[in-house]
Amino acid sequence: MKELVVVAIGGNSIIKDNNSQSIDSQEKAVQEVATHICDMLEGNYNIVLTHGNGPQVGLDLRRAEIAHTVEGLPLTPLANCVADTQGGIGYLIQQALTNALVTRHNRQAVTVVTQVEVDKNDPNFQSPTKPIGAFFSAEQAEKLQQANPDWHFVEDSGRGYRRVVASPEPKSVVESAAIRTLTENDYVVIAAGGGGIPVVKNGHGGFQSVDAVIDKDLSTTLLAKELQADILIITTGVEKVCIYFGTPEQKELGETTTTAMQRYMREGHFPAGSMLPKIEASLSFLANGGKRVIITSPEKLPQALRGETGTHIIQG
Ligand SMILES: NC(=O)OP(=O)(O)O
Repeated sequence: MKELVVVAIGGNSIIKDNNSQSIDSQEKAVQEVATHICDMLEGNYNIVLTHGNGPQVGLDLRRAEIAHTVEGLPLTPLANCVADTQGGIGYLIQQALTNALVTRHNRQAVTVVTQVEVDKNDPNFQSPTKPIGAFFSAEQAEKLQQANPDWHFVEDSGRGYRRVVASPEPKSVVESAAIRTLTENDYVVIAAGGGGIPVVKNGHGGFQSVDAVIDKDLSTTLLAKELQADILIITTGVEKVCIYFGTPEQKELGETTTTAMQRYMREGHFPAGSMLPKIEASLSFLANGGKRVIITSPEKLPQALRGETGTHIIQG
C-alpha cells in the first residue's frame, strides 16, 4: 500500500517578489515544483499538493478593485478571488505535473476546487493578520492607506509593507472524501489551494462564502488529518528548522521528536507568524495519528522525502 504524503507549497515559491508576478514567470516556477513532485513519485507514494496564494490573491483583488474604480466593472469578492487563484494556480501546476507525469509515471494530476469551513464568529474576522499581494515601501503604504481607510497594512519580514486581510481558523474541508478517492485511484491531487475558499454554514444544510484568506499551512494540516495521511511536508524558505537562529549557537535540526520540539517552543526558538505556526501545525498532525512531518525548502523536497535532508519530526 502506498503511503499518502501531503505537501504544502507557499504562494511565494511561485511569485517570489514584485518582479515575478507575470504568468510566464509563475509558469517557470511551477515547472520547477512539478519536477520535484515527479522525483518524489519515484518512491511508493500517493501525493496531495496544496499551495498558498498570498501574492496571487492580492494581485487578483487589486486588479478587480482597479477595474471597478476605473471602468465601473463589478467588484470581485475576496472569497471569489481565492476561488480564482485555486483555478489559475491549480491549472498551472496541473498542466506542468501531468506533462511531466505522463512521460515518467503514467499518472495524471487533477485540481479540486476546495471549500474550507470556518466559524462565522471566529474572532480573527475582527483583526486582519494575513498578508496578501505585493510589497510596498512605507511611503506607498501610507498613500494607499489614506486613499483606502478600511485597508490594513503590516511590515512583512523586513521586505516591505503588505495589505492584510482576515484569516479565520479552518474547521473542516468540504471535499476531503472526494480528494481521498482520487488519491486512492492514483491521481496526484492539487487541493485546498490558497488555504481553501472560506465558507460558513448557510442555515439550509449548505454553505456560502465569506471574505477572508485562510492560512494554507493550517488548512493543509487539517486536510492531512482528515485524509489520515502518513507524512506531512511543509515547505518554507530554509532547508532545515534552526534553534538559536541568527546567533553564533545557531543549530540546524535533522531528525527530532515532538517532545524536543515542544521544549524548543517553550524556550522561544520559533518566531510567531513564521516558524511557530508551522511547528504547531506539525505537532497537531502528529498528535492526530500522522507518522512524520518534514519541514524543508521546495527545491529539497525529493531529497528530504528520501531522508537525506530537512527537519524530520516524529512522535516521541
Ligand atoms: N493562503 C496562504 O497562506 O498563502 P501563502 O502561503 O502564499 O501566504
